[in-house]
Amino acid sequence: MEAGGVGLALQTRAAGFGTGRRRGGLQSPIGSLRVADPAGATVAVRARGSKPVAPLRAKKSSGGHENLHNSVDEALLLKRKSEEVLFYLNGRCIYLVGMMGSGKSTVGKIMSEVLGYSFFDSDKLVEQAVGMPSVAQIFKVHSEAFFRDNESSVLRDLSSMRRLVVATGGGAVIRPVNWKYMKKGLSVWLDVPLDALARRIAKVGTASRPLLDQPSGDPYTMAFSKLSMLAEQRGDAYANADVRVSLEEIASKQGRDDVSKLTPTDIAIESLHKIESFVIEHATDNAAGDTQAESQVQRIQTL
Ligand SMILES: Nc1ncnc2c1ncn2[C@@H]1O[C@H](COP(=O)(O)OP(=O)(O)O)[C@@H](O)[C@H]1O
Ligand SMILES: O=C(O)C1=C[C@@H](OP(=O)(O)O)[C@@H](O)[C@H](O)C1
Ligand SMILES: [Mg+2]
Repeated sequence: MEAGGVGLALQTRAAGFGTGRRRGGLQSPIGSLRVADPAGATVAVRARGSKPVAPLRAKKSSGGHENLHNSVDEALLLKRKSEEVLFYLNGRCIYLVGMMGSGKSTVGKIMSEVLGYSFFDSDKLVEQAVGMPSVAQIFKVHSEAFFRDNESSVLRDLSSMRRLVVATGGGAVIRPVNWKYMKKGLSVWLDVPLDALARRIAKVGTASRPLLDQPSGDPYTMAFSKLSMLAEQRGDAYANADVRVSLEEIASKQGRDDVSKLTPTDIAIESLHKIESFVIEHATDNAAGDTQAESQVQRIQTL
């Protein structure tokens, strides 16, 4: 059973630039989205502003990856690709899915900034809706099922909106009803090898991810074994996404044998490429857009 609606005046961190249009706030069925001042724009290009590309800043995030872009070329590529994709998207929302640590929140912010979309992290919205400071606390005080009900409510409420990039929680894919909501937009699966996921998680710790939190043991080994179990349990759920972005594929295109050097911007660019190809390929189906999404959801429900 789903919990009630989010029902709060949601506040989200600003999608970083092209902000004039959005400063006044975006009215939505789930409240007024108040866009705060951009704090430390993470991408040094403008979505469609008139200014030239600003000098790149190597921004050290709390998560530890130091460079969002490798080069000016990369930043320009991101900007160009986003302008093309905006045209095809026509306001449709983007939902990022993938395992914990796959970069949904990090890549999602970059994509929202460059597209001039608003960014939402469904974990943060659940925290706000429940009135608790962390997902870990929600799991502890209530339960995983309670969290999942609220996660579904948040996704339901977001699904009636446009021009959003939503970073979902890693487990959102397991409930068929969530696909009903996500299929209103475009879903993108960030497919990251388990080894890379475990390395990232070991680096930042597991305190904020209750399903991975272990009282003792080597952080990499513990994370790897839990993630492997979850990946197996979740089976093909991620493959329901419209688009798959494989880090191994990106690395191989770049002639690298390891995904660890790929920046969030590399991944955002590839995501935009894949979204563009998907939308172009399905353009003729768009007239029957909702019907097509509904039949996909029915297929997911019967799996
Ligand atoms: N391309 C990347 N390379 C290295 N570390 C990354 C990359 N993308 C994200 N990270 C780091 O991995 C961790 C998990 O990223 P996050 O965006 O929170 O993932 P998710 O939302 O999918 O759980 C964070 O510490 C983040 O800084
Ligand atoms: O995979 C999961 O079941 C979960 C992923 C988390 O989000 P991230 O994927 O952003 O870490 C969060 O929703 C919760 O801890 C459960
Ligand atoms: Mg996240």
